[in-house]
Amino acid sequence: MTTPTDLDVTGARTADAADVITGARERIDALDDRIIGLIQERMAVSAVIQDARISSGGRRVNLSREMEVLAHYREALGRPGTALAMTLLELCRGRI
Ligand SMILES: C=C(O[C@@H]1C=C(C(=O)O)C=C[C@H]1O)C(=O)O
Repeated sequence: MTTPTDLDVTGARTADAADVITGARERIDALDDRIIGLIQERMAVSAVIQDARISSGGRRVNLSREMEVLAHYREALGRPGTALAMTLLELCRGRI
């Protein structure tokens, strides 16, 4: 049931809107948990690649591959996709 508190926390002006927002926010929280899990999985896989390359005498970072990753996100998501990919790369290989 919707209470005045639900209206406050959602910013809605009606009980119906507050119900929609509360339900949709639960879905967003669940999606964010999955996204965070996928990012952690990506970090682990990226670390395997970096460790293998470094153990073989190579460098941690491979810029030509990073350009491919940036283009992939930009093509899928537009300009903000590039910023997102840069953040993901930083999470996966640290700052350069
Ligand atoms: C994972 C790699 O190593 C580094 C990390 C990358 C990534 O997390 O996507 C991409 C390029 C490299 O700088 C790779 O070369 O594929």
